[in-house]
Amino acid sequence: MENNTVLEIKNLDFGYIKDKLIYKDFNLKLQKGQLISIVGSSGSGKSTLFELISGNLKPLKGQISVSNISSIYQDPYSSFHPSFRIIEQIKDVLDLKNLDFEEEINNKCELLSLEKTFLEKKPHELSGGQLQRCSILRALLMKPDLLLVDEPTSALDNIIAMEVMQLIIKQLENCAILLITHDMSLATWCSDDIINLNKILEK
Ligand SMILES: Nc1ncnc2c1ncn2[C@@H]1O[C@H](COP(=O)(O)OP(=O)(O)OP(=O)(O)O)[C@@H](O)[C@H]1O
Repeated sequence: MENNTVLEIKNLDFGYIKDKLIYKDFNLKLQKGQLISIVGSSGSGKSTLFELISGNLKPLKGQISVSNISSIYQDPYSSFHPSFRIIEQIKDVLDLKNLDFEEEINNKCELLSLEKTFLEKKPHELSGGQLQRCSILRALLMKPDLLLVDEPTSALDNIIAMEVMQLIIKQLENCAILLITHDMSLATWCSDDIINLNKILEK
């Protein structure tokens, strides 16, 4: 991949059933600093694309090249194990050989306006917005080149949703973002480009 390119999909064919392709000769290139939204009706293949990029599904044809990824999901409660404190689940993804990880957590908490005491709690002790900030914190500590973000605000009320989205967009200085959303006005507001999977399927 070229410098600054974090994702390149070339001539992708994929379908769960061979003669019913969801992706046919699909191409996508994403560079650091870019945000592309994936829109499309239910069942159009949005989550399938993330599974392909994450390597959980294999293309029938074509290539996917990708740098370091981390993901932020729709429902923050399903992103964390209910029985363990947030901090334990954050340390799981950290390189503990990095002696500055405490300082890094402090800096990122400040950036996300996240009280450090929240990290000592278990998921159900936090509100949806607070826990979504924790899942953003965990994703950022993994220092991704590409953030896969799946409907990050659908479980949140409007004001908190806007704040969470702004925090995610701030990360574009360091990475690229691929965003799944049903919200066309959000996609129009924040994206460099919008890929409408309904239109791809019509071809
Ligand atoms: N494991 C699977 N096996 C077979 N078919 C599947 C599988 N997972 C998804 N599909 C089918 O593939 C198509 C795309 O599904 P996908 O979950 O990617 O859509 P989506 O756009 O993310 O939908 P939603 O907005 O409802 O989350 C759908 O028709 C779905 O039924």
